[in-house]
Amino acid sequence: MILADLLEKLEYNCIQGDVDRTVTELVYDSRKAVKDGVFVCISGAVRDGHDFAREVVEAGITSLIVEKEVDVPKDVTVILVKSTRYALAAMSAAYFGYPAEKLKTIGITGTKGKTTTTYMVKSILEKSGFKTGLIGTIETIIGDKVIPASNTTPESYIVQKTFKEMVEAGCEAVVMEVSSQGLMLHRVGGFVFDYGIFTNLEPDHIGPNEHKDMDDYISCKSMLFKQCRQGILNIDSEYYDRMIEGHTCEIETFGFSEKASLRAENMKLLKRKGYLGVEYDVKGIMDSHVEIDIPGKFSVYNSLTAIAICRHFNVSEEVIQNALKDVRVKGRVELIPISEKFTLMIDYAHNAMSLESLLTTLKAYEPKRLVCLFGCGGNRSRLRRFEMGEVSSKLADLTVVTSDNPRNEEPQAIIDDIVTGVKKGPGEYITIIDRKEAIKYCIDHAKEGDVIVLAGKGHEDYQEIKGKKYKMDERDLIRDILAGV
Ligand SMILES: CC(=O)N[C@H]1[C@@H](OP(=O)(O)OP(=O)(O)OC[C@H]2O[C@@H](n3ccc(=O)[nH]c3=O)[C@H](O)[C@@H]2O)O[C@H](CO)[C@@H](O)[C@@H]1O[C@H](C)C(=O)N[C@@H](C)C(=O)N[C@H](CCC(=O)O)C(=O)O
Ligand SMILES: Nc1ncnc2c1ncn2[C@@H]1O[C@H](COP(=O)(O)OP(=O)(O)OP(=O)(O)O)[C@@H](O)[C@H]1O
Ligand SMILES: N[C@H](CCC[C@H](N)C(=O)O)C(=O)O
Ligand SMILES: [Mg+2]
Repeated sequence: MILADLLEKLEYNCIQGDVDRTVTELVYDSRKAVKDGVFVCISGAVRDGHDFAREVVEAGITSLIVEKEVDVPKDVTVILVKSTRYALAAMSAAYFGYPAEKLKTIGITGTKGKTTTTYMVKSILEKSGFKTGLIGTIETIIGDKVIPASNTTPESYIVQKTFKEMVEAGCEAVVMEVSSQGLMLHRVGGFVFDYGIFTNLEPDHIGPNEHKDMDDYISCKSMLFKQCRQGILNIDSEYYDRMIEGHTCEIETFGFSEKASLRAENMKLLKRKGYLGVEYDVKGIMDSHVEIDIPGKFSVYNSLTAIAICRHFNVSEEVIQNALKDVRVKGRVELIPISEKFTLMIDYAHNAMSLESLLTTLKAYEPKRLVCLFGCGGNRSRLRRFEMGEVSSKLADLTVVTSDNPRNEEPQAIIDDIVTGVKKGPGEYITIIDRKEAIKYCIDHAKEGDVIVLAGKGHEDYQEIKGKKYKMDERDLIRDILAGV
């Protein structure tokens, strides 16, 4: 392929060599340099791709995409662009033949609810005959192929490659989570989403490797509404106005507000043997009734979001109802039915916002005691620890503070941080550093009518300690505890 064709949608300045040369591959990692490939130099959080310019040229690279000048032999083509990350996105789209144009693309952003909503959308669309690919926190799904995820929103090259594979596998639509980092780092650059969705927003992901402040976080999320045709947004969010600032798409809204185009009304909590659920009426641009086996008000938001999206695919009311009734998402208020005496669930709440909505939701079901077990990840926001501790002891009767992924921090130091928050609230607490021991404590001491939630690890099947991931799935831990292992 000709370099000029890869650059066709980009503004650039060819500062050396020419663009009419043939390139074999598009590369952004020096370890994958190939003969006559084009290498995109990206300044990352840890390394700067420009530092590898000479090395990749020695390995056979003949074209470089840069943000700043590099010292390489004159026969190498050097293209200067404003953002090499954006260039990688635009060039990847071209490299894979603009696959987004052959799919209905749905991008979901927001602090919480993205993963859950993507599975609801996939379930509804597939039940009505649209083969739908999925990209998100847990995995990428392309037909029968399932690839575990390392980022919620992968690098642009991977996004475009995945889209192409989805087209080849016969997918007509793709539903994907769009993280704020994904937007900030142009991982979804180079194409326009058919549908851009906003679930909600709370302070999160602010720290050294993430966003510099709340303003940066908000403006990154709002980028989606300058990059989609139809925006579908939660009008109940206090950040709604900020989100649509400068938007270039059509706007539709959902929520409990009377102003919403699609509204939820008459919400009722359902408490039946074995599960907690919720039902509500859908009003506005659609009239329907929904019942789901996932608890709480946020499940109303997530399912309403899914309906707002799928409505555009002319899906029947019956399909929506059936699909939502069946949908289960791994590690998102996932019920583990081990006793009729008490309710045990695994959830992914790992910040104050999700923990607060989760515990508030569960409290509304009036359990005998609400027991909340959690830890916090090392090398992540320190404020989160204090806040989660405070929220848990405000809402749970008993907080069991334990370990999550300590990464490069000392587990006890993380627990100490959490305890400073826990002490602010009225609830009782206990600290047990080993997660399995902590879960065993909850099960052994469970009382009739308790709701016990194991928060933070959700779908994860590992524990990360000092750069290494050790196998640890809470479902296995529970099985071993019950078997006395
Ligand atoms: C801080 C951050 O966002 N890091 C992400 C980023 O890495 P980076 O580009 O900064 O990598 P780097 O190591 O500095 O390298 C820079 C460049 O030099 C190149 N390089 C590097 C080394 C070398 O020997 N040769 C070489 O050419 C690299 O290929 C790269 O092009 O780009 C990588 C590829 O896309 C990501 O995997 C990586 O995510 C890390 C794992 C991460 O933890 N990211 C978090 C903050 C994140 O993105 N989270 C969001 C939201 C999660 C949620 O849902 O809550 C997500 O979407 O996942
Ligand atoms: N709409 C919502 N509002 C608030 N909290 C929610 C909502 N939906 C789910 N949650 C809570 O947040 C947790 C994470 O939900 P989910 O994985 O769907 O969100 P996400 O946006 O993908 O999050 P992440 O960025 O962590 O991947 C759930 O386990 C639940 O406790
Ligand atoms: N995508 C999130 C997941 C965190 C989940 C929790 N188990 C933790 O390790 O803190 C992150 O990497 O910050
Ligand atoms: Mg997610």
